[in-house]
Amino acid sequence: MLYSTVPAHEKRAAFRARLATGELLRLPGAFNPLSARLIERKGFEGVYISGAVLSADLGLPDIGLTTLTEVAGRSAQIARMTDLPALVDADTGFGEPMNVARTVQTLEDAGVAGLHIEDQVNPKRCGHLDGKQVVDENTALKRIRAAADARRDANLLIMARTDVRAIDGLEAAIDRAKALVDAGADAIFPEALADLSEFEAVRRAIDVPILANMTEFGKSELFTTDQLRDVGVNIVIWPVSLLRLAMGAAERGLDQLLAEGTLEPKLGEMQHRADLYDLIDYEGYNTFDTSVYNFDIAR
Ligand SMILES: C[C@](O)(C(=O)O)[C@H](CC(=O)O)C(=O)O
Ligand SMILES: [Mg+2]
Repeated sequence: MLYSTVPAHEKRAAFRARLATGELLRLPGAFNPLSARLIERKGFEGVYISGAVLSADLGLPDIGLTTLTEVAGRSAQIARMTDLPALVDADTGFGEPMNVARTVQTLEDAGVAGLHIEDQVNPKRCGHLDGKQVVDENTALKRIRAAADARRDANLLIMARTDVRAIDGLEAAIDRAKALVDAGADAIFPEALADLSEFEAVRRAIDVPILANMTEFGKSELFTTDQLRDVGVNIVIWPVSLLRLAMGAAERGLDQLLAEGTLEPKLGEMQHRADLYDLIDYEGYNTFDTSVYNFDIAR
């Protein structure tokens, strides 16, 4: 009940230790704190906190409109609700290198286990859209150096995302990734790779963990976890997937309501009240007050 009792520094150490094994860690995007609990309950290794989801949730496009305060606030809400490590999307770091440093410390205070900073210009866009632009290498490296220097917990994972692949091709992206590692990146997020052979090539070129972004309706094919494991990927995210699923179901539900005036036929698709209460450990609150949970829920 209430919040996770695992301190953030322990989640970070555990995340590092698991990454060091070389296994593939699966991080679905938690679109709210409740979904983070479901991800944990199902047995995934971590949760991802997506910038695209945060902005969409606010009804905004993912073009760098959200502020550090908003991202940190949502990160804290999600991270404290799960024992799992959380990896958060810090977009371009919210400004100049000194802003990046403050971003890192603020997100560290929010309790995340890691964050990624990308090399796009501002205004940024989804990495799977056409027409992206990236900053020059020196600017990208300065962001990562500032990030690595700013953390107070050495286990906070600083991941560098490069969007160069879609602009200058795979070789340029690999060169950028190598330079980002030399600048202090603990892991690399090569955005919008075209196929598995490209993941293999990045894997061969660098020694740090690499992330695969299995976002739907984008530039990458949706590879299975087995395929990604086979080419040596260490972290896979499905950043927006749970939101897409939930919004798809919500839309169909509203259509049903309009058409028939009742949601009765949709009950089987809904999370049951009993399952919701189980997920939030409603009964556990009887520790404080035995009159809190003294009812039965019919299935
Ligand atoms: C991973 C990502 O940065 C995100 O914000 O979740 C997005 C996902 C998306 O828009 O599909 C991305 O740029 O790939
Ligand atoms: Mg993003």
